[in-house]
Amino acid sequence: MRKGKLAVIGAGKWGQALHFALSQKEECYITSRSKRDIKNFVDLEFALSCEYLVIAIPAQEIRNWLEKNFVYSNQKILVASKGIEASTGAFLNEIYSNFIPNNSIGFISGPSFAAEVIQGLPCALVINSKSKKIYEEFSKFFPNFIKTYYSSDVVGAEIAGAYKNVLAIASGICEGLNLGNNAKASLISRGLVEMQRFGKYFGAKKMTFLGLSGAGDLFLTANSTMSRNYRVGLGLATNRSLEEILKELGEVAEGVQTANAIDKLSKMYKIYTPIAKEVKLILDGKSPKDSLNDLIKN
Ligand SMILES: NC(=O)C1=CN([C@@H]2O[C@H](COP(=O)(O)OP(=O)(O)OC[C@H]3O[C@@H](n4cnc5c(N)ncnc54)[C@H](OP(=O)(O)O)[C@@H]3O)[C@@H](O)[C@H]2O)C=CC1
Ligand SMILES: O=C(CO)COP(=O)(O)O
Repeated sequence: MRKGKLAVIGAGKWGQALHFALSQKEECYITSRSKRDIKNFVDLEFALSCEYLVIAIPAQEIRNWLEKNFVYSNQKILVASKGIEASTGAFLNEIYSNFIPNNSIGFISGPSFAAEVIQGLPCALVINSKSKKIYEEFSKFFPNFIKTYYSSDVVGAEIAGAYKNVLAIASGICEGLNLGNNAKASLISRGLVEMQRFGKYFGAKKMTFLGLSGAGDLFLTANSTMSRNYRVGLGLATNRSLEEILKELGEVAEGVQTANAIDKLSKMYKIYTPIAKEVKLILDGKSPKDSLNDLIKN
């Protein structure tokens, strides 16, 4: 029996911001592993009984979470995570397809710092789904301060959202090394070309990378200390250990694991991804200055 209509699963920064936004027009519930003092906080069983679910847990945790917790009862799902599974290189839509039919799931993408959404500041986002009905149903829940667009390019949006996190790390490194505005613009624009090349291999549409899900989210994240991934890059440039940076961050920086996933997939399918490769090497201990030299030389 359904206990409610709409619920967010995962009460991290993004889950809470989406819960705030979706509560403007509809009674929206939220759940997380640890109980939080948030209006309409419910237990997992209650949340899972809702017809519409927004899932905002880190990409690396999703498979395990679905295996342990998820029971499909015709819910419609909107995935809010941005990452690629590092252990397998699987895209999130592939993982979810083991649990939920394609025409019942959508993926939200675009430039959206949780800290701004939770203040009700305006933004434009994309709901990507093989089913336009999913877009129509979920977009009705979004408040007036969020404009929603539809796209059927699920894999393109997913790759763009995941890849930009790796490029945000690179951009943070660029800033931390004081390489200047020219270098950062070069890095971001070559990064956009690189993620589009990677996406093309998996059937993504070029236009997705030029719109909100690609350029929009990349320009946002690779230019601001509000981005956790960018801050990881800043820390790496000053030779701090990854462990220390992530401990201080205390929140997920998806680019760290996604760099491993992209490296795995690029090697497997021989895709030329020089920036992501250097980010992975820096995360593994290479000096950022050596990476810069190698990027310029090759
Ligand atoms: N923050 C932002 O601005 C945006 C984030 N995103 C994406 O949304 C996703 C979540 O990010 P965000 O909310 O910011 O991250 P946070 O680090 O703030 O929160 C992560 C959330 O995931 C939950 N969680 C962690 N591990 C597990 C697990 N094993 N099983 C179940 N739940 C788990 C945590 O639960 P618990 O409370 O129980 O510990 C917490 O609620 C990421 O993929 C991110 O890239 C997308 C757009 C914007
Ligand atoms: O995806 C985001 C904004 O669109 C958030 O980026 P960070 O995870 O780097 O903070």
